[in-house]
Amino acid sequence: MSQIRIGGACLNQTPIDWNNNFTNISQAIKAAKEQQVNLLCLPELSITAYGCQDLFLSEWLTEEAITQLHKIVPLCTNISVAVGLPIRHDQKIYNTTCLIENGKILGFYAKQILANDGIHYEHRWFSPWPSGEVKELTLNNQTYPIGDQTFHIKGVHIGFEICEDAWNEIRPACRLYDKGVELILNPSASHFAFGKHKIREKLIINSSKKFNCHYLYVNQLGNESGRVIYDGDIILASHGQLLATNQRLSFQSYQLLYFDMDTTQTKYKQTDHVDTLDNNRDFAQAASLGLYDYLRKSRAKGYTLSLSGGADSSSIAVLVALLVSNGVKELGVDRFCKSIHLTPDWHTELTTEEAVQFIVGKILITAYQGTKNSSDDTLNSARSLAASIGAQFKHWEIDEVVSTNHDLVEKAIGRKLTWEQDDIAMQNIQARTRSPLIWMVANITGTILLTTSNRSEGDVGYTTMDGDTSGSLAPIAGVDKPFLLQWLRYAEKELGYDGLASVNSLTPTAELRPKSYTQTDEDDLMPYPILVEIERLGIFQRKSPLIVYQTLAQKLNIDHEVLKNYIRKFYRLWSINQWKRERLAPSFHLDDFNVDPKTWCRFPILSGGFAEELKQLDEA
Ligand SMILES: Nc1ncnc2c1ncn2[C@@H]1O[C@H](COP(=O)(O)OP(=O)(O)OC[C@H]2O[C@@H]([n+]3cccc(C(=O)O)c3)[C@H](O)[C@@H]2O)[C@@H](O)[C@H]1O
Ligand SMILES: Nc1ncnc2c1ncn2[C@@H]1O[C@H](COP(=O)(O)OP(=O)(O)OP(=O)(O)O)[C@@H](O)[C@H]1O
Ligand SMILES: NC(=O)CC[C@H](N)C(=O)O
Repeated sequence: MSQIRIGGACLNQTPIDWNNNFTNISQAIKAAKEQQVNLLCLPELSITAYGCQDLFLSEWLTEEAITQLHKIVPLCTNISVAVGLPIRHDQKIYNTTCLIENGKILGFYAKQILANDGIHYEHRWFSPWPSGEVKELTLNNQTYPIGDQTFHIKGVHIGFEICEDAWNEIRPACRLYDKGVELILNPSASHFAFGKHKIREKLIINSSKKFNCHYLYVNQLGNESGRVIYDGDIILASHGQLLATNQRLSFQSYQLLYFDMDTTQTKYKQTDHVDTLDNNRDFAQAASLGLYDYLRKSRAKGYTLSLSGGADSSSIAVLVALLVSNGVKELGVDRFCKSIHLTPDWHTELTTEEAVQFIVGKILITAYQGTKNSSDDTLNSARSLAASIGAQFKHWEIDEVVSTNHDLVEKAIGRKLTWEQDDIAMQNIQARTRSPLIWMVANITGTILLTTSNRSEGDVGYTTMDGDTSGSLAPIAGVDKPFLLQWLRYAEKELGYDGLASVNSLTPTAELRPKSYTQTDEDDLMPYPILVEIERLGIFQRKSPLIVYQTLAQKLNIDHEVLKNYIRKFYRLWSINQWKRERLAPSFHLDDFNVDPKTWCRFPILSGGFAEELKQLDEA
């Protein structure tokens, strides 16, 4: 009978922030030792961080990773630790985890199945390790086994899978089962996407059943390198039973979970920590954590936001407020302020709620930039939301600047601009006039300008380039407009953001045409729910326009000619606006797909625009 206390620690790492990464690793090891953990598993590529991208190809990076490993080894007295790092061997780079036991390296397991779908591009940097092979790796004149091997720790037979290894039918665990492995460790870097934590949980439970073992899974945590957010889940299952999980999407820099495992035991008390499926809750947590990490890792002083009082910019204001309230809830006021490099300089005693509002006021600057086409409704909505969360609120009118721009161009082209002839240009100049002003505020205050594009706008380019696209981070560009609209109602009712009441009563509108034209987004485009249906089939599921039409004609109660026109419009706008998607600010990956060409969705900038494919709709 072998008893062993096993632990997992998720870590919030940053590419080549050696100090931060080493500190998190050493604190996790220290905490595990204090809890008498015998074997600790850390996430995939914890030493360098997972998202180093082409840095993995630099020789100096893999050398520095080894230097860091040698700093970690002596910390591992009276404990065994599995820590991830890239290893250069025979002119190839492998994604490995190193097993250290009581201050000595036992060997390296190398990932066999590389992640190469969706947002993952591991084949660009790593080679897959051939199954069944073990070779020798020489480091500082010492040789160690590297490859497809198992180990014994305190009498327990253990093996590894690294993240994607586990996501395939034919996988390393099949051979670990044949070898009689009792515990499989899985160091991972598995990105957040709506609902994915339940898929992971099921995968781990099923793996422990199928391979008749204990299975410990440990994910990276937080917004590691800009776009991707990791859940930081630690999941332990045994013989088909879920034994332990932690709180996902934590604001802590590491989290430890441990468990006493007995290899002779196949039945334990099941955990009562049940992680449910709730996209609204997860959006609030993941996006606010994404913004928190972005803020502290970029060392910016805060965020600036052009706040229209409409849905998109308001949802971002609330996410920044959530960054503060979630952070303070988990870390306390002092630790939270320190982590974002802010000195809490208030002099009177504040309640936690007051402190949250105070901090929001320090890090969020909003501005309403009205024109004669703006309404009192949106101004009031913006002002009351800002006041309710404690954000700074500035207000100015831009008509004079817009009209100076008009005068100059009218003189140059020798005629008056009119709405009949110059509609789009006259809309865009308003959006563009707001841009230099709000950028100026961001420059003056040392803050990051947030841009408010959502995914539905990204699909069809419904946005003015260098106008409302201005900014350096797009927190909601990964989610669609209908999701945002219902999330705002959730945030008002369930999260208590009462200041959203008037935002939630407005119909989405760009307010760029004169009021007599009564502009709405959906009149300009199509109903958002239909846009989302076309997007899901055509972009996410990669169906042809004809299949999109046939599927939706069956599913939706809508005139078929109207539907055809929406589909034609979607594909036309999708195709001509790829260049815009190439230029949108970096965005968070939140849904199971996104339209950011740097992560999930690559599409040619110049194309035939589906002309032939759309002709098939004429006969359908
Ligand atoms: N293939 C290509 N490669 C590179 N560039 C290309 C291009 N095709 C056009 N272009 C360029 O793109 C320009 C047109 O793009 P751009 O100037 O952005 O303007 P555009 O896409 O024509 O119009 C902006 C649209 O967004 C809507 N909007 C704007 C602002 C806010 C909101 C809101 O919801 O609040 C909505 C507005 O109602 C309008 O329908 C062309 O003048 C041309 O220079
Ligand atoms: N009057 C305004 N004051 C400040 N910013 C504005 C104003 N009008 C538009 N903007 C900026 O332009 C962005 C794009 O406008 P858009 O209409 O797409 O978004 P929204 O107003 O936030 O939401 P909705 O589309 O639901 O009205 C806004 O999010 C905001 O950043
Ligand atoms: N790092 C990885 O191997 C990630 C790939 C895996 N399919 C996931 O998304 O979780």
